[in-house]
Amino acid sequence: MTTSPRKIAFIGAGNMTQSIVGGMVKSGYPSDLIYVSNPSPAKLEKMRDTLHVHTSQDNAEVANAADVIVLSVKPQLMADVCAALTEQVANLSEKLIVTIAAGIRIEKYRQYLGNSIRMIRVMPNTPSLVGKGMSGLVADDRVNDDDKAYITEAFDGVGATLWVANEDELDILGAVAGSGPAYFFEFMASLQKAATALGFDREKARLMVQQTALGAAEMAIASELELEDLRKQVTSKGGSTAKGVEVYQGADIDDISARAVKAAVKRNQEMAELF
Ligand SMILES: NC(=O)C1=CN([C@@H]2O[C@H](COP(=O)(O)OP(=O)(O)OC[C@H]3O[C@@H](n4cnc5c(N)ncnc54)[C@H](O)[C@@H]3O)[C@@H](O)[C@H]2O)C=CC1
Ligand SMILES: O=C(O)[C@@H]1CCC=N1
Repeated sequence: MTTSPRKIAFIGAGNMTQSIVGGMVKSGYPSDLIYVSNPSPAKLEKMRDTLHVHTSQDNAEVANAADVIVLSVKPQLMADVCAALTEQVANLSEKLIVTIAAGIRIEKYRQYLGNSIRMIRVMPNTPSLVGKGMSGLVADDRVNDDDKAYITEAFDGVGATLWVANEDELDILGAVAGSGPAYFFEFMASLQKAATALGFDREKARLMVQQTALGAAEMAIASELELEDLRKQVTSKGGSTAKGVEVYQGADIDDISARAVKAAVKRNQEMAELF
């Protein structure tokens, strides 16, 4: 790391924490500076054994040990988790508080954790596990440049980062990139089903689909062409791709994506109200 390493505690050892911490350790973040808590022991044991991070079933223990606290529980549990931390953690206002929860606004965390906290909201996604994450970030005005550089570097270690202008934008980024892996998996599974329906076994169908998805994503990254032009390169006039693409366009794939993203944004806004 070029920024000074810090002790970082993850509260909640679920899917997203496992992806981030797995990716951080792979990218060289010192595992003895990482702390993880969770109520039940099974996930902690797995993380301790495979990643050699510190673990505890006591949130306050890891939060007290660290300089940075990453709140990684479900939004509906956030108020209770924060209330307990407020009682049990000394000097919360001296620690950098990071949250990866969808929806909940910084203003709400001030009610939960006290008005003197400094906070960064990160919206990551699960491909962080394999170093291909996409994380959106937004900070309150108390966060200093060192904090921003440190968190940017930590999340750059597990993929790409994008600072956004405000929390409304973070809701949108979450609906595209945070939720996005689910959309891609849904689409990939549907292609796999299409191939199996025509006689391929699931394993071979999966190989075709995942390798094609990887190739398309890598081409998109490597190329300066618009995505639409990359699509055209595959679509020979009078050929087979044109027939397949016609089916997607006939079902108005743009409208489907627009509706999916709007529905996810709306839920982020609802969660901001609810939790
Ligand atoms: N899964 C994803 O792709 C993404 C999730 N997020 C956010 O990350 C957060 C966590 O989501 P997931 O990891 O998917 O959920 P999860 O359900 O897999 O993990 C949550 C973990 O918190 C633990 N937990 C429950 N009560 C707790 C408590 N009182 N103290 C400490 N830990 C407690 C649970 O045992 C579980 O291991 C959510 O707020 C979600 O909005 C953000 C971006 C992507
Ligand atoms: O589904 C959710 O609410 C979280 C946020 C983005 C991905 N998972």
